[in-house]
Amino acid sequence: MENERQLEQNRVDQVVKEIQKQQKQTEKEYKKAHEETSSVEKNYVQNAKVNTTEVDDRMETNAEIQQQKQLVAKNVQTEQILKEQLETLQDLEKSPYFGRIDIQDPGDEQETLYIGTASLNDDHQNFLIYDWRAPISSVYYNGTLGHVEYETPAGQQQTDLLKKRQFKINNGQIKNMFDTNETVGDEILQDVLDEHSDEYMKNIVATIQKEQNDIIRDTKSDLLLVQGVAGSGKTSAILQRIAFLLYHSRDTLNADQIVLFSPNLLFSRYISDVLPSLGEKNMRQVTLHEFFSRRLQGLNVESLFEHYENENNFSTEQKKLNKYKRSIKFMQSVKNYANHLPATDFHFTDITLNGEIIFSKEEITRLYSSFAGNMTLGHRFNTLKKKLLKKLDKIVGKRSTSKEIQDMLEDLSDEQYNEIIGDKEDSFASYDEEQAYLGLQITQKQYAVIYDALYNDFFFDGYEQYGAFLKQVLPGSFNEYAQNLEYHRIELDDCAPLLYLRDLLTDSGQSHSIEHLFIDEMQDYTFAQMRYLKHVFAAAKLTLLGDSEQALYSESQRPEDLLQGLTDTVHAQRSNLKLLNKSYRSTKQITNFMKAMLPEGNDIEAFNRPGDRPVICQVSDEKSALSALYSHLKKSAAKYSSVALITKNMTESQQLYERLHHNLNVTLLEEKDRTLPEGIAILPIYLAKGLEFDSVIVNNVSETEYPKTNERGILYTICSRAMHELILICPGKPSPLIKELDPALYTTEQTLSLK
Ligand SMILES: Nc1ncnc2c1ncn2[C@@H]1O[C@H](COP(=O)(O)OP(=O)(O)OP(=O)(O)O)[C@@H](O)[C@H]1O
Repeated sequence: MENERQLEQNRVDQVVKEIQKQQKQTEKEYKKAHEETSSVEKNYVQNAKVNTTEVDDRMETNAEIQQQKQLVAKNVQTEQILKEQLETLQDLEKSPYFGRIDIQDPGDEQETLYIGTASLNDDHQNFLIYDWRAPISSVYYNGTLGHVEYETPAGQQQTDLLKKRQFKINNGQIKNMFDTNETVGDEILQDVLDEHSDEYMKNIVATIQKEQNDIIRDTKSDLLLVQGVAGSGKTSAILQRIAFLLYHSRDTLNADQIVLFSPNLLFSRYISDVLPSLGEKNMRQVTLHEFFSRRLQGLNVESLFEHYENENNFSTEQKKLNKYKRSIKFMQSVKNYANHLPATDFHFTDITLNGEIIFSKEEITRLYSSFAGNMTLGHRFNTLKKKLLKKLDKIVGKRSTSKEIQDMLEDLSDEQYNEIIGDKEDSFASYDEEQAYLGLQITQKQYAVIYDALYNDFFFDGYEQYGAFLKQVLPGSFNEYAQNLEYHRIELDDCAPLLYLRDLLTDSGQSHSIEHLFIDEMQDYTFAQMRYLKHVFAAAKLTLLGDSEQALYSESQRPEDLLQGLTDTVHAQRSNLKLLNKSYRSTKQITNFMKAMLPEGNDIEAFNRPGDRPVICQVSDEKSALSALYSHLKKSAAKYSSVALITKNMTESQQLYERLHHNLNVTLLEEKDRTLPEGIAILPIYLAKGLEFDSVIVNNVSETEYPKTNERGILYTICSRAMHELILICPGKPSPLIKELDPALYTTEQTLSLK
């Protein structure tokens, strides 16, 4: 193997040389493109300054400016492509590839292929490196030695896999290399997982596992549901899947056509480096709260966490009503209501300008009622809108010739005149024509808010309409809704049905250009919300990832039932369920501890990375709990770069921050925060969703904090954020969730030496 290693190092050296050669070449081209852009830009600025008094000159100059503008845009694009190429080459120079496969196609000679994060050809079009997303590369991730099949655009191909070799190459030097028959051998994975957590998530292309690869390369399903245990690589799989899809359909798909719903803003930033590290642009990202807030402007949308806290105070009856609002049945009743709503029951509203009614709701209702009943809802509403706009044009036209406007025209200053006339000064045949034009411009400006109101459907009151719907279908929840509305608030469970109703009646709100919709932490979404998202992104294929055990705010569900429910909810034709049972994030000891908390935890498989057992620090009261917390935080912060004190809710986080921040460098994280601090972070679990930390400290696992076993999901999720160290403080009697664990799974610390 030593000899082999030398041979491989020689090849790495050769490839690096080729990379450096191409780097030099690309740098030259980049510099040239940059100079060209600068010179065209200079030209453009000069042309834009040319004297434009003569009409002919002006037209010519305009055409020239347009041409120059296009030229600048083209050059900027070329420059950008070259810059990206340079960045890719810089990355490849450090680590050109991570895998090698030797294959033999039937009837062909044996071939050796190397696989890396991007492809590289030499001058003779020989592939020195294959992109990890190329069809042949799937053999590396999927196949054990022997006969293998793989998908290509031309259909299924077969080959014989003779050898599979893994490399770890840093700065052009092979650090580790070995042959394996497994998907990707454990040794290199172990190395990667031993590393400390970082501000940003890393790509995993060198160590993708077979079951993850199946998720990444699925191009057939229109609903792909992934149920994976904590730390099994769901988020990683999403991101590599996006990179794969962008490569696979690069002629038809771009990053703007992909939307990812993420659990919180911290998470959005945490994952933001993965796609750029693979040479791709980031997809669009949004949280459900942001998404609803944008569509319900002016209202305070309840967050998932507030919802959970508020619901604790609800009566059983209210809880029952809310449960119904989350169901697909409720969304069906929204649709039914919309489809059968008589024209006279539409909640139109007066459109006024400075107190004067321009269109009264009665007039709008009359107009709407006059259309044929067999028109679709959308067609009917759009016809109404067009008619109102036409009527408005008439009103504006008439008013533009009124005495009031004529008087205004007479009083125009030169400055006002120039502003209104713009570049149209010489385009009128007569003075009267010019005056008519000016009058119309002034009147249109006065009525701009009305045009705006019509374009934005403000003549229809979706909030009142939803209230009327509730009164009819779920009267028990009307008062609560109306009261909230008075205070400009809306409950989370009302958002999806309200928007669905508004969209159906007004034929708006849909985004047909989105091709792929990804939802992470899907266990926190209701069926009603899923239905609405499918309505909005009607053309999108869905990839939903979650772990029902991490459902903080609802009961867990069997994956098969969930798939069936979702398939019906979004009317999927080709749905697919993938399960991930192996957990990579935490040490074996931490994974074994947290899996023991779950009744069905035995299915979880820990990756074999050894570490210390979790520590339960048993103290007698709150005061000693604080001292223990302080002492542990201090020790952990000295050892690890990322330490998190994770609480059940924000109030606890705030209280602990108040008590600790005088003596320790701690940062309290809030909903609006986007960056993780260095050192110790204090945050509630709903903000820690999807994140990971070297060390996690839980402030209170006593029976007062977790009295019931139905809070299993919360404690499990908190513990599963830990990569290397987990410490749980327990003032007084432990929670039943801890008591039922086998003591061999943790170390108990009774007292602490406090310094
Ligand atoms: N194949 C892999 N190679 C290297 N690291 C991996 C692999 N799969 C997962 N990981 C690592 O395991 C950790 C957990 O991955 P990830 O966050 O994607 O899991 P998850 O299933 O989304 O977790 P959770 O649901 O608990 O938030 C990350 O640090 C990730 O880099």
